Amino acid sequence: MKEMDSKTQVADKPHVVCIPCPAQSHMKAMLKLSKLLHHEGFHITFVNTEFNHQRFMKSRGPNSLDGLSDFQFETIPDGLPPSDINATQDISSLCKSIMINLLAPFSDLLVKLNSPTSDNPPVTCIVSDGFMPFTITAAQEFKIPVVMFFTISACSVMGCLQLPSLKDKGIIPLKDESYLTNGYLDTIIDWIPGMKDIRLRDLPSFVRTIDPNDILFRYVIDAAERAPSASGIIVHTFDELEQEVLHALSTMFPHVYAIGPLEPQLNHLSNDHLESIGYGLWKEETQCLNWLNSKAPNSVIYVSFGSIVVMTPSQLVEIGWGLANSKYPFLWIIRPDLVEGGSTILSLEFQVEIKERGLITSWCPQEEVLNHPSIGGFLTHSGWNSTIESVCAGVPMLCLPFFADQQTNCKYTCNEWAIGMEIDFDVKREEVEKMVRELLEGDKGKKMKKKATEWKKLAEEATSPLGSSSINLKNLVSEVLLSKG
Ligand SMILES: O=c1ccn([C@@H]2O[C@H](COP(=O)(O)OP(=O)(O)O[C@H]3O[C@H](CO)[C@@H](O)[C@H](O)[C@H]3O)[C@@H](O)[C@H]2O)c(=O)[nH]1
Repeated sequence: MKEMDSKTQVADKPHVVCIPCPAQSHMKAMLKLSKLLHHEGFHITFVNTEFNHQRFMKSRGPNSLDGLSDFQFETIPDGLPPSDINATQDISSLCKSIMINLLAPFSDLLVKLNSPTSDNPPVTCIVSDGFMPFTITAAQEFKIPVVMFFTISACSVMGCLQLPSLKDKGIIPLKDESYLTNGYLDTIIDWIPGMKDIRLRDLPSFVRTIDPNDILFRYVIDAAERAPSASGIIVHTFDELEQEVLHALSTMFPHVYAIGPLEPQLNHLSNDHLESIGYGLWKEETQCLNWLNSKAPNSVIYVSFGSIVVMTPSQLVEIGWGLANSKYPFLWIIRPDLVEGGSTILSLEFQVEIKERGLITSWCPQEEVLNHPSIGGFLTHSGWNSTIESVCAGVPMLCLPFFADQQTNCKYTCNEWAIGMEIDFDVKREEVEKMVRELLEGDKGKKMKKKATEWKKLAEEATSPLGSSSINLKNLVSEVLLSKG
């Protein structure tokens, strides 16, 4: 009898299939949201590509997912030829394959999950990464709601959504290479809802293409054009941070939910048996936390460029010497695949110079690091997860954006939120040294720290049990994910 009761309970549970874009930061944000939805009473199926799942399991150990009956992992092939599981996949090839190859295995998976012989309840809704729009087709086929989760800022979502209009108006693609340097990128785009003082160069870097058939350009346009067919959109931000642009988005979509930052909301859940599910595709080195313990408060610069950026050897060397010459301690994440041609180009002279003062490691528990009292600033590529994690920790930033949404995040971090300073892409050691000093000891740095502390407080309020993001999450569940209409 007891067994039958529990079977009936399982069958009655709403079941959400969560599918991230197959990249580290997208997976991490989706895993966090999945844990919150699990806490809201959902049975979870989390869909990884086979490639990423292999990496995920390798970083955590083979038994790390044991005993999670109502939070299951499934995999689908990514359609690419086998490759080295220690390296990040080529983004263009991956996007091309997603466009062509993922709908079929994803639909097959939904059929399997809905089969009467499967142990899980029938699938009731999908939470899909905003950049996986084939899921909309699948949801229509299965007549269930699908919500697109954008793991980027609302200003970047808005920027991406404008790509089709910019194309229709003939503003992009650029006529030729000279448009990258002739001042054209400084053109003010003054008609984007909720965004002001925006130049073409501040929009996601996909606008910089000269090739209308560029894969990433087409990929983002496709996602932008299909997003309105979803049942709603979720953005990893909070109302107070991006009020105007969120308001503008809410006039374009019937359901928009700002539910971030996600980590503090998870911290409110006590005795969470899902804690064992980690987030990294690389193994985390934790000794750096001990090293940070030995440093004075607000004295260390944390340096990381996320999981995808690849830089030139010259950029690496200039950043390195800029940090070294600042004489401040620094913790620098150099992934094995961060630099074109490998990272062993940092000279012995450099290693000697930074001894005791600089620690280089390959992957760390970034959120713990950012919240460590010794961290005074973050030199970042302005990836969105890094940015919002820094906001949560009250840490001001030096921004060196590379591509995608990073230019837009940098613009907002520096100009709107007043917690960042931009470093020129053609990075020079003198500039890095000067900026580090300004951040840690200058007047501008002090103002930025004060502002960062204010944003941190607002992020805490948004994620408190009655804060805007917590309420938006509940509304997402009741208005869309559990909606029968
Ligand atoms: O040593 C490290 C370094 C990073 N991280 C984590 O890795 C994530 C990095 O994410 P993000 O800052 O968003 O950078 P990318 O990995 O580069 O993310 C890609 O995807 C993001 C959207 O999800 C975009 O905003 C970025 O521009 C795009 O490059 C963050 O959660 C970090 O906490 C670690 O845990 N340990």
